[in-house]
Amino acid sequence: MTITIALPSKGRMKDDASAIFERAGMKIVAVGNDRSYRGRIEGWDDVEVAFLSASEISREVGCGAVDFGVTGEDLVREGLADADGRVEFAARLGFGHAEVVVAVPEIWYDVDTMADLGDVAADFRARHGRRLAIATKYWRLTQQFFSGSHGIQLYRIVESLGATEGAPASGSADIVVDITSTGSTLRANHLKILSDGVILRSEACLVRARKTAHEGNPTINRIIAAVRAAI
Ligand SMILES: Nc1ncnc2c1ncn2[C@@H]1O[C@H](COP(=O)(O)OP(=O)(O)OP(=O)(O)O)[C@@H](O)[C@H]1O
Ligand SMILES: O=P(O)(O)OC[C@H]1O[C@H](OP(=O)(O)OP(=O)(O)O)[C@H](O)[C@@H]1O
Repeated sequence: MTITIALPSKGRMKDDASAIFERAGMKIVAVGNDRSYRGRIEGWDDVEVAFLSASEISREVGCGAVDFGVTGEDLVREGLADADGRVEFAARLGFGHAEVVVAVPEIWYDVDTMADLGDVAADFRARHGRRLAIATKYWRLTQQFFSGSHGIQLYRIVESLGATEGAPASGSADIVVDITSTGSTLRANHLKILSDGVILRSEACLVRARKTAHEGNPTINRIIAAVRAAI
């Protein structure tokens, strides 16, 4: 059985992902020309590499189209309904650290916690004639956190695929749920993170599709052991 590992073809995780495989003794070589989206690993004839974008990787591991992927935990948990049932987080790789957070306008002086935000959401329709609007690309994580963890039901999600932090200023939403690492984009948009508003602490992970065909396959365990030893 050929094992396929999906690695980022672009973006902020690309170089670190390739580097960790090199340190693990798995040197990636492109198949064909430099722009090819296929690779192989020197000395590992039963392994092939597929270069995909970070969000494609979470989807392809989730449906079992590839055996392993390197991508952000946020994208896996957002992209898959039953992430822990579908995939194994085989290693946390120590790069790509970022947090998915709830942030509100700095001038909401009396809103510091999710409980405060729950009060705001409950009053919102009476005060403004509509529900509290949350701009995000993280639908699933937002619903789990607001409804599941904090019992907040009165809100509306406004899908945002870019410049999410600008939504409160432009009036398209009241608050945001977004990924942040340095915090500078939030600050530049006069938003503050709630004190208990960290939904997920994400980093790049080696993720394995849970497949029965993997049982007893020595290459699977060899890959996980090699990557863990390189962290
Ligand atoms: N500001 C940030 N700082 C650090 N990591 C971030 C930041 N924003 C996103 N990330 C992480 O980077 C990963 C996505 O990487 P990147 O944005 O480079 O992907 P991409 O190439 O744009 O892929 P796609 O098009 O599939 O989203 C996510 O898992 C996320 O956690
Ligand atoms: O906390 P910060 O370091 O300011 O990063 C936050 C920004 O990074 C992400 O943007 P995206 O990946 O779309 O683009 P970027 O990395 O070019 O900002 C995210 O959606 C924020 O806009």
